[in-house]
Amino acid sequence: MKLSDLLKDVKTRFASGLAVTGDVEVAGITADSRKVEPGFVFVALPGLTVNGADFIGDALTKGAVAVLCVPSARLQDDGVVWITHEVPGRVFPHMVAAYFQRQPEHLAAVTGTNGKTSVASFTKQIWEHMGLKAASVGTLGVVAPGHNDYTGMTTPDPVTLHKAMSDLCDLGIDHVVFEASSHGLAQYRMDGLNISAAAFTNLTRDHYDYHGSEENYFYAKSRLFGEVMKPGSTAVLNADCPIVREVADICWARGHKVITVGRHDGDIRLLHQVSSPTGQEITVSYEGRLYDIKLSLVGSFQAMNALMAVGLVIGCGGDADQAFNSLAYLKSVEGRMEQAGRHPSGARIYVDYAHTPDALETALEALQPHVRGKLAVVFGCGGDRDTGKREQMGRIACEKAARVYVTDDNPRSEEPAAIRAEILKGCPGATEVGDRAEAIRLAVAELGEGDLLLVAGKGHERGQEIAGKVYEFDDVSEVRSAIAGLPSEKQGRGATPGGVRS
Ligand SMILES: CC(=O)N[C@H]1[C@@H](OP(=O)(O)OP(=O)(O)OC[C@H]2O[C@@H](n3ccc(=O)[nH]c3=O)[C@H](O)[C@@H]2O)O[C@H](CO)[C@@H](O)[C@@H]1O[C@H](C)C(=O)N[C@@H](C)C(=O)N[C@H](CCC(=O)O)C(=O)O
Ligand SMILES: Nc1ncnc2c1ncn2[C@@H]1O[C@H](COP(=O)(O)OP(=O)(O)OP(=O)(O)O)[C@@H](O)[C@H]1O
Ligand SMILES: N[C@H](CCC[C@H](N)C(=O)O)C(=O)O
Ligand SMILES: [Mg+2]
Repeated sequence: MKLSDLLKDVKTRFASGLAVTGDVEVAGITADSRKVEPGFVFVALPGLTVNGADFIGDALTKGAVAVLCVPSARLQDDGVVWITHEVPGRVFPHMVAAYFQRQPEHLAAVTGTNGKTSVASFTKQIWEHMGLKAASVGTLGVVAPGHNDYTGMTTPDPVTLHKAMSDLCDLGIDHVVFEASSHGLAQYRMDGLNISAAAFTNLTRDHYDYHGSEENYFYAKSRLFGEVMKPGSTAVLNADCPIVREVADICWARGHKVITVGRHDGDIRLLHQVSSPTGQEITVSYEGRLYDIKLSLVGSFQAMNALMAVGLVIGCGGDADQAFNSLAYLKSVEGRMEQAGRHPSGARIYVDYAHTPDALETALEALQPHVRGKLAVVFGCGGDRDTGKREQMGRIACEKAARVYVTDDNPRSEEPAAIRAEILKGCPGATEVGDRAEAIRLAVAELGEGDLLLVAGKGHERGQEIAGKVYEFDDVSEVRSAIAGLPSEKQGRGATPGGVRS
């Protein structure tokens, strides 16, 4: 493929500010000098740790034939083609898109602080129930029928994303939904995707360590609607979330069609909601029609996530009746309000991925209607992440739960006891147990009839990262072995047998 083929679209998009010194046959494209092979385009991006421009020499030694970089990083080397732009990170994804060429026809995206994985999974499930070939890309990996590729990122880098799109085309997939993380949007990872519908679930505190302020965090998220999605697409917005109204203005300016979803207002309106032990019944209105739906999903917030997913399906051209009727078949998402087991007393134990203040509050409030006795929670906070949320989460746990166990959740490079101490400032009366397995065992042992335990923060995760090492760890398996390890006099007919999650 010729470099000029990779630049056709780029040249129109970045008409001014882009300079290209020639043309050459190219064999690949990467922003990592360690992955350069002969014939590759190397893209030098500034980073938080190092500057990609410092690796241009290495890339040339390895056989790079073209380099995309800022003008000031260009070297005196006429043997390669230089592509210069003040923000190479914006140009990069469009070149990658042109290199891989193929994308499934219908692409949807979802952003927001919480609910992305859930909305993405529900959208994929609805499409599948409608008989379409669908995939999702996000925290759980690239998930398609017979294909599950865990990338370790919520929004992978452009090369991983577009290689995945090409592979999904080979599998005959024509509908894909992506999770758009704020990091991914700020780093332009999704800019080359032809997205035709995008949802904004909510905006609350997260990742201030990276974005620096609430404004920057919001700006990163709103890029999806203001810059990434092509004009005239469909936006699905949460009418109950005040900040999302600002997104509506951006959508208006871009000529997007807007579908709002809400409890008090909205095109898709949640009129009525009653919880049951294993799910909820909801009544929804849309375009003058009413839908009564039985959802097998625990947690009132999951109804909103399911309706946002319907919005995305409609936004991608799907039939509304079929989409609403598919909701009754939705299955819960791994590690999101997942029932991990039951104590012999009958007390239910849930594993959930709540790792932000709002998510913890939402999850505990959502479980409250299912509690006849006491609500207990086991949780911690990740190391090398926003420190400001720790005390807040402690406060929320104490306010919303009767028994609180503060433990570790991926302390990473930080001192685990120091993280726990910050959480405990918000809930001085909590029980502190550093070892997460031990904390779960204690919380399970202390359950009584009518109680309910939430093990929050790790959801689907299978590891505990401590000081640079990842140890195998799975909340669901730990809950099950805690139940199996209860003294025999407690083992009754209600207990779920121990076992590892598949
Ligand atoms: C904070 C963050 O987002 N960091 C991302 C960023 O890293 P960085 O800025 O530190 O990059 P860097 O190491 O300074 O390197 C700069 C450039 O030099 C290049 N380089 C570097 C070394 C070398 O020898 N040669 C070379 O060419 C690198 O490839 C890169 O292009 O750019 C890297 C390359 O794309 C990413 O891998 C990296 O994600 C790291 C692994 C990460 O942990 N990111 C997390 C925080 C993240 O993105 N999470 C979100 C989800 C968050 C949520 O839950 O909401 C996600 O989408 O997964
Ligand atoms: N609509 C919602 N409103 C508030 N909290 C929610 C909502 N949906 C999910 N949550 C909470 O957030 C947690 C994470 O949900 P989910 O994995 O769907 O979000 P996410 O945005 O993908 O998170 P991440 O950014 O970590 O990938 C859930 O386990 C639940 O506790
Ligand atoms: N994508 C999020 C996940 C956090 C999950 C939690 N278990 C933690 O480690 O803090 C992050 O990397 O910040
Ligand atoms: Mg996610």
